[in-house]
Amino acid sequence: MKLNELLKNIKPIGITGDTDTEITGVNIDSRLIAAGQLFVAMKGTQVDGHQFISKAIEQGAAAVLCEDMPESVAAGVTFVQVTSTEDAAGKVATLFYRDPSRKLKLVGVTGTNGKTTVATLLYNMFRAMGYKCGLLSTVCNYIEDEAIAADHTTPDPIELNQLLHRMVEAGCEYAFMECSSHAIAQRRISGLSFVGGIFTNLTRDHLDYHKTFENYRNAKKSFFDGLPKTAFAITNADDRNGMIMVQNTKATVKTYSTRVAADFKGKLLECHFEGMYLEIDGREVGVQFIGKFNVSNLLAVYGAAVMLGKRPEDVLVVLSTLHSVRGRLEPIHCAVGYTAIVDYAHTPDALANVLNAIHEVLDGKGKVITVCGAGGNRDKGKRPLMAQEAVRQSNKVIITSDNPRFENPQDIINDMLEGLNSRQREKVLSIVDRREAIRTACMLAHKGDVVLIAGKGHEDYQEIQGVKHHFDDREVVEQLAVNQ
Ligand SMILES: CC(=O)N[C@H]1[C@@H](OP(=O)(O)OP(=O)(O)OC[C@H]2O[C@@H](n3ccc(=O)[nH]c3=O)[C@H](O)[C@@H]2O)O[C@H](CO)[C@@H](O)[C@@H]1O[C@H](C)C(=O)N[C@@H](C)C(=O)N[C@H](CCC(=O)O)C(=O)O
Ligand SMILES: Nc1ncnc2c1ncn2[C@@H]1O[C@H](COP(=O)(O)OP(=O)(O)OP(=O)(O)O)[C@@H](O)[C@H]1O
Ligand SMILES: N[C@H](CCC[C@H](N)C(=O)O)C(=O)O
Ligand SMILES: [Mg+2]
Repeated sequence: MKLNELLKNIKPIGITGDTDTEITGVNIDSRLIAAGQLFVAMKGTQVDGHQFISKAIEQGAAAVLCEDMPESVAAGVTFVQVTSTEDAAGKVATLFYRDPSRKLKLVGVTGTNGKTTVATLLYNMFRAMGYKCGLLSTVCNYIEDEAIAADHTTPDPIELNQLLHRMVEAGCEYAFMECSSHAIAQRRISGLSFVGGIFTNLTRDHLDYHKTFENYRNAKKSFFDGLPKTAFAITNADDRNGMIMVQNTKATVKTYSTRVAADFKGKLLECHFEGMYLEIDGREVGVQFIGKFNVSNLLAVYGAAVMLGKRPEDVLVVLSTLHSVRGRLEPIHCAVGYTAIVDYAHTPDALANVLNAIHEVLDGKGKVITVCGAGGNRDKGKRPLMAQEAVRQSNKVIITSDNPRFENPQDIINDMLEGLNSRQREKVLSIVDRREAIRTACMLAHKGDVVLIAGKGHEDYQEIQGVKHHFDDREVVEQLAVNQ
């Protein structure tokens, strides 16, 4: 594709060189540049991509998109200057991959918790209805049946458009994706065309990156601000930020709620370990999920399917066949008679909700032993709050390591313990080694008890000092269950 075609949706403030040049690819990482490609220099959180311009040219870049023009420009290479390469990257990638999002019905899901659950259930639902679909999520990306490993919740703009393009090639009609706050703030989704957006909820997370809760909220809100008039925006009327999210959107706003009048209304009628019985818009339906928060997730899925033109009664039939997403409230029944639950709760709110869900079902008939930690190089402020939530609703808590990344695991544990007074600490053991922590929790459990293993859900690794070591909570429990 010619460079001038790629520049159609951006406004360059300076150009040197020939824009008739043929471009063979677009990349934001100099290390991946191949001959004839366009290198987009981005100012990142670690380094300034502008310092790799000469490296990209050495590797064969035919053109460079940048914010600061270098003092001397290389001969034969075209330089295009814009005010924000972060914004331009998505728009250029969109054009390079022939605007794939416009050829799909793309729905984005944002919020602190529940994105993976809602996006995955929509993908499963539409596939069950016979449509070809794609999914971009934290756990894994899918183009129909083909699984493509995900290392981000929302991929970078190049990979993102490439994946959407592959979905178009595979004949997909629908695509469902998670839009993380990082991705929205970094404009990874710039240039995409959505037919709908869904808001789940907003509680504390990622303040290491966004600094204030307002910035975090505004990042999420800007996704809805950017939706077109033709799209729908489905929001959670039970969340205190639900209506704020959609106050400036041009899209058609619809609400869902378990408590107040809303466009999509749900009520929990009955719950047990196998599932719940719900009333949704006046119809009764049995679902294979537990937890009040999942009533909200299912309402978001139901509302989106209805807004995508499906008949409510058909949607409910499929909804009743769906089951839990990997690592989200996933139960493992152990021979001794206790139930281990692997869950991805890694925020104070998620922990509170998951423990609530467990108590709703246990109904006072067993003890709850919780194993949890907190990720390194992430929001430190959530650590003491997570410990408090775990202690509040558990009989015993084992605080351990999550992904320490580049931090000392014991320091993270100490940050969590800081949130507890001496009485609360009586309930707590701290064991740095996660395998040992899980083993201890299982040893303490008796028939009828629940062992909650929180924080890592589907993850099959533990990241220590930049190295991902194989570690899978589910696998550890299953091995113990056999040997106990
Ligand atoms: C803090 C953060 O979000 N960082 C993301 C950001 O990287 P960055 O701004 O730090 O980039 P940088 O390392 O400073 O480099 C700047 C530029 O120089 C380029 N570069 C760098 C080195 C080199 O040799 N050559 C070169 O060209 C880089 O490709 C980049 O374009 O942009 C990169 C490309 O999109 C992301 O891979 C990277 O994700 C990092 C690895 C990360 O851990 N992100 C997490 C926090 C994240 O994004 N999480 C959310 C989920 C959160 C949630 O659950 O809500 C996600 O969507 O996954
Ligand atoms: N609607 C909800 N409200 C509160 N907590 C929820 C909700 N849905 C899921 N959770 C909890 O949050 C955890 C993460 O859920 P999920 O993976 O669906 O969220 P996510 O938004 O995709 O997270 P991430 O930001 O890491 O991608 C679950 O394991 C569960 O503990
Ligand atoms: N998307 C989240 C996932 C956190 C999962 C938890 N296991 C951790 O490592 O903190 C993040 O990157 O903050
Ligand atoms: Mg997710």
